[in-house]
Amino acid sequence: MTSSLISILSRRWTEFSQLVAALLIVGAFGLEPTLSNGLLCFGGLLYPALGRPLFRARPRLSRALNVGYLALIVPILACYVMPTSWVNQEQWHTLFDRVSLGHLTYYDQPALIGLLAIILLAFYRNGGRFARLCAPMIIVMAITLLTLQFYLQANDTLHEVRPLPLPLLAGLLLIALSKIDPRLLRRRYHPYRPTFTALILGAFVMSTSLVYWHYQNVQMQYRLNSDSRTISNDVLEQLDQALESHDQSMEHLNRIWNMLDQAPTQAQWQAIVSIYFDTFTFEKALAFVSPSGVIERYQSRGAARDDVIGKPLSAVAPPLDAHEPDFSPTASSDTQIVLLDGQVPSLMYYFSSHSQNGHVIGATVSILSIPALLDSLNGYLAEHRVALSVILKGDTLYSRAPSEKVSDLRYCNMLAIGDAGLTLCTAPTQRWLADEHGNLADIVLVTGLVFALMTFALVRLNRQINDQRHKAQKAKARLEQEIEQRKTLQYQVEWLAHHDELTGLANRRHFIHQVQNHPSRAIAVVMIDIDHFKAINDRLGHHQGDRFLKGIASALSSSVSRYQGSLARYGGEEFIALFAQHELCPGALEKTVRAAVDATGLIHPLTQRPVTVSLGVALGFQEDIEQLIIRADEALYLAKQQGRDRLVIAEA
Ligand SMILES: Nc1nc2c(ncn2[C@@H]2O[C@H](COP(=O)(O)OP(=O)(O)OP(=O)(O)O)[C@@H](O)[C@H]2O)c(=O)[nH]1
Repeated sequence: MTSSLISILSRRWTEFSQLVAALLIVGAFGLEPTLSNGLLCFGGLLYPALGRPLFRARPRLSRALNVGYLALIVPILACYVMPTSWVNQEQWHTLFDRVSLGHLTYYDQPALIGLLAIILLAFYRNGGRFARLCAPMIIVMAITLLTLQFYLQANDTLHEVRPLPLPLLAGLLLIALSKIDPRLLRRRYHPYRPTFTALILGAFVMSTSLVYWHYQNVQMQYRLNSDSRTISNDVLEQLDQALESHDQSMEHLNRIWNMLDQAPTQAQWQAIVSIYFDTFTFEKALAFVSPSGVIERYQSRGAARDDVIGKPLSAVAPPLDAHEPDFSPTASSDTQIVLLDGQVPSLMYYFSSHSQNGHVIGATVSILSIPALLDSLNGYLAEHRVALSVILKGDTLYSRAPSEKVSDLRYCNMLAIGDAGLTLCTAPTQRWLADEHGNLADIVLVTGLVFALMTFALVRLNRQINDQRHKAQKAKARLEQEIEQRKTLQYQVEWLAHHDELTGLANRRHFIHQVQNHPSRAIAVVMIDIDHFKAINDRLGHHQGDRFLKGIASALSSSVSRYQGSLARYGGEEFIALFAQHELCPGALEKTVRAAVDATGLIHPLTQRPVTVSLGVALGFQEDIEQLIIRADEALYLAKQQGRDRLVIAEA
């Protein structure tokens, strides 16, 4: 059983590692971005990165898991990035509460930046080359965010902003660095070049917009804090006003007894106090207490209560705090927090009444229900969607919350009641916060991201166009060079077709062509042959033979051109020259040739004297060229026979 589990795990290792990674990341981001969660994320991100190269992926299952991986991350990301005007944050909050993913509230938004990086990483994991290209973008973002992080930590005024987990950013940086294609760093690496610059610029714009978006959120946070505080102060002020006006009325009531100079009769009491119940809805009971502290008159809202007459006041409204000093009618005025009828937390005010000669005739007592008092703020609370609670020494006396979910942005004020103090706490609802939050930050973010994308696309396009132009220019230059090479080659081929390669003279074919196009019909053909050339070859070798051939060809060429003739290599060590008859004087030619050959300084190895040539001349007409060549050859043969180094003219 254990071994089969291990074998399944080892076979499906990559998929398993990705699944674990996805769960870790989602788990960590469902919770608050604390250090430990950051470490979890770090592990989650590193795990598949290490697992992949170590184990071979099963492509189909791997693809399915990758899709699942994205499907898990995208909703969380959406929860953060959706502008509040599109989706109310509270709804998201409820949704994620249901799947126990915890506290995703607007002030966790810096974590979005990390999530953006993760979404990039998910692309990076799922798309080979494209993903590798994302590595520089992730590096730029991670560095920017790390810098921002240090700025946040160094700047005390921003301490309310929740920091990003450092290990997460460090993890992103490490992974991106490990996956970056080293070829990207080469300046002249063409396939990546256009994308690389565009990526860097796009990442820069994106990071800038993220930083600005973050700044906007911080500003918004301050504004919301200050608005929430203002609401809290307003609530306190309204209560203060209500109590102040009630205070004045009570003093007024008290003055009546002072003027009457005696405690009120039952008739006077009933006639006057009913007015106060109508004016102050939170007034729950009024009493007149004798100087000895027992109730003489008592009227609660709705009915007179004779049963309490003659009892001490504490029987009706005992102090909430047992340590409070007892009610003393002789004190000019005081306030206490009591439990009316042992149930309703109430404020008790009393004012002592004096006769004309200054004797205390009793005290007027007014008991205000705290819940009823706070209910008078209902309109204001509903309008501002605020939850209100009243706390006395840690005990909540009253709380009122709207049906919407309340945020934990709480502000408290002290309401001084006699020696005691009530703490009034207000907290706006999440929906109110979301509505007040506004869309500026989101607009900045969305615009920034679109702008980053556009920058990326434009720069990439521009670089691509430039690269294409560059390539086209290079291709054109290459083409022109090729054409030039082909022309040279063609010229060489044509030249070789008509010339002898060794001596550079015209060949036999070209010679015939020259004869056919010669301007003069009467021509002379001269065959020239180096004497005993075979011996040169035999003694000195073919290479030296070639040197002799070239030297003599050059000497013959200059001699022939003196008589406006043209020279060709007829084959082997034999040359042939063509002249117009009227240009040629055989004797002079023989002398010129001999002098030129002598001048070459070539010494025959057999005779140890300068090399010599024999010449055979034939005179005739252009059209008989075949015959002329045969006759010149015969004349040459005769010259050889007669001892060489001479010129023989063929008979006509
Ligand atoms: N080095 C070299 N030798 C060549 C070339 N073409 C022909 N030969 C040699 O030229 C020699 C021609 O010799 P022959 O025509 O028999 O006679 P010869 O030695 O010149 O003597 P005569 O013509 O009777 O004076 C041969 O040995 C060929 O091999 C060449 O292009 N280079």
